[in-house]
Amino acid sequence: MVEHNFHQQSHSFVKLVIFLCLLFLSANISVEARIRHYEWEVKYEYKSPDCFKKLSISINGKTPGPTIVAQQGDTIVVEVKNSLLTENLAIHWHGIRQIGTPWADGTEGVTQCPIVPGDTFAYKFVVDRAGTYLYHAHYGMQRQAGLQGMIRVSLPDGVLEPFSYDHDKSILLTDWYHKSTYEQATGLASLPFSWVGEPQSILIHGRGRFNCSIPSIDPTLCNATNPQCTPYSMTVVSGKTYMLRIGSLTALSALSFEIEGHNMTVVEADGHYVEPFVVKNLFIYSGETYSVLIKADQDPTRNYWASTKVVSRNSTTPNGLGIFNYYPNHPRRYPPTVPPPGPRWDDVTPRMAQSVAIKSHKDFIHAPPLTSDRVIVMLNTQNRVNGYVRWSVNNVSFNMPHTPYLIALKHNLLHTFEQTPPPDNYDHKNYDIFNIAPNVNATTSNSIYRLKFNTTVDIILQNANTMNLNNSETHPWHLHGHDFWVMGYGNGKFNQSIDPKNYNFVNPIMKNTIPVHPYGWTALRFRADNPGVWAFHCHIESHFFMGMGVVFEEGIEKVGKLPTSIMGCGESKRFLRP
Ligand SMILES: O=C1O[C@H]([C@@H](O)CO)C(O)=C1O
Repeated sequence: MVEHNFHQQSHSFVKLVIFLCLLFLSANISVEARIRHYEWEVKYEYKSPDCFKKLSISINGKTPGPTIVAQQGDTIVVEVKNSLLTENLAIHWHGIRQIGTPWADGTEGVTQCPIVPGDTFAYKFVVDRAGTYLYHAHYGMQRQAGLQGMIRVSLPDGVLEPFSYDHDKSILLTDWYHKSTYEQATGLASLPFSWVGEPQSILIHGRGRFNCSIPSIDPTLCNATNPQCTPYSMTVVSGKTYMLRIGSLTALSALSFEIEGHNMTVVEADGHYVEPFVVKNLFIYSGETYSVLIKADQDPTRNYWASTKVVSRNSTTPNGLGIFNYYPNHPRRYPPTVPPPGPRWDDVTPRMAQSVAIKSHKDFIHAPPLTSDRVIVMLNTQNRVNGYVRWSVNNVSFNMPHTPYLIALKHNLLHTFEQTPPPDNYDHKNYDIFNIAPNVNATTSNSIYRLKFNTTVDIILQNANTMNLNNSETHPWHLHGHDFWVMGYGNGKFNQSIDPKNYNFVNPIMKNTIPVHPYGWTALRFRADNPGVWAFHCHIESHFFMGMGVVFEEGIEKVGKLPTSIMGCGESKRFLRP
């Protein structure tokens, strides 16, 4: 009897425990897997971010657009209404790997048809890792008209970062042209070639300052007192430490960013924790994000300059200036000092040194595979194709197909793009990367690299001289759908039998965007383990427009049923017919 009672009691105790576990689990799920719903209207508006009035693309009236703030594991739903009236649209979620949702990557021509004017398209994806990410238009050269913003993903409740700070802030750095993207794109695709030139301004979180008093400037278009172009100001309290998330979505410019008189400790890069190191100037390339810690430890009776300067190009663009404001000084009070001049534009050494210094935080090392299954060397060159100026990889300049690859591959419409694969190497023995190529002509193709699923792939980005004497540019390459390990950097020509011996197998950082420095090489390794079709391209918007990109396919047979909302262009129209 006693025993029976005991059994009954233990039975109800187990039931209670199960019930409590379920309750706890469901409560946890509802906290962790939240759905964040956004409704965005994208339209053209006149804006004066640097005091000069220009047609800009805004999201809900803003450029940069609203910052998406989420927690790891959340599902983001963004319903994008295209109110551009006469222009297509697509938005890419930069740094989000889109595991299981390759159709939500937002890359026009690769993962979806464009969103036509008047239509609403719903992007739905999971932000599976904490960190700082970006979003921007991925159609033609639309990004630089202002359609860009940031994504901030926090850690799950109770999980702490490996560093501490008092406040979390974010800024987006962009460059700004007064010419429309259409004029620019037309010039790039014309004979004779018309280059976009240097941007008129650098914007710190959408604010810059063009000199309206230049005599050739129409005073009705440029108004130095317009409140839209009051400088960006970040207010701090003396003694506090700030985590500043910095993203760059410049169209062209490589930047150096600094806060006068303050050191910055780099702690995160592209969503991965960095073994902390201190810089005075942070070099940041288009498509990269960094988080830095800044302690407000200087004389609090004044303000300081936040300054950003173009490097790697002999640019005419004035430095972008903002104010690092010590409370309670007025946030717009100019600092009493001359803004810092920034580093020399043509000194590659400190830029290479920063690239090499970025290593994985010691407690978050994710070791790379020790060997790779395939090595693709990608020679980056500026070329001519039928007289037009283009950029190429291994002498092939990329063209977008009319039917997006994801749809074409999933539905076996292989006739919609060229089937001869692009080359895995270049004429390594004979090509002189330090001189203008004797024959600069290239070909165009829309063929792609097909990667064996679950294999390890090495990419060597090899820089070279452009078509101008003694000139090699910095190219930030961005990979969609993955993070890669940064295995190494070098100057000159990559040597396949020597350089891999010096790869970093100990603590390589993982990133999604990486520079290849002038006349140098950069080696990356990634696992082809995310079923889908993914772009890999130079993040300089005009360079991608001029063909500087490739596309990878992996595991297409594992991709689930494609939503019909991505279809409607090219041969994908057939799937919409009843
Ligand atoms: O693609 C480019 O073209 C110009 C220049 O090389 C030709 O005028 C430039 O600086 C680029 O990056």
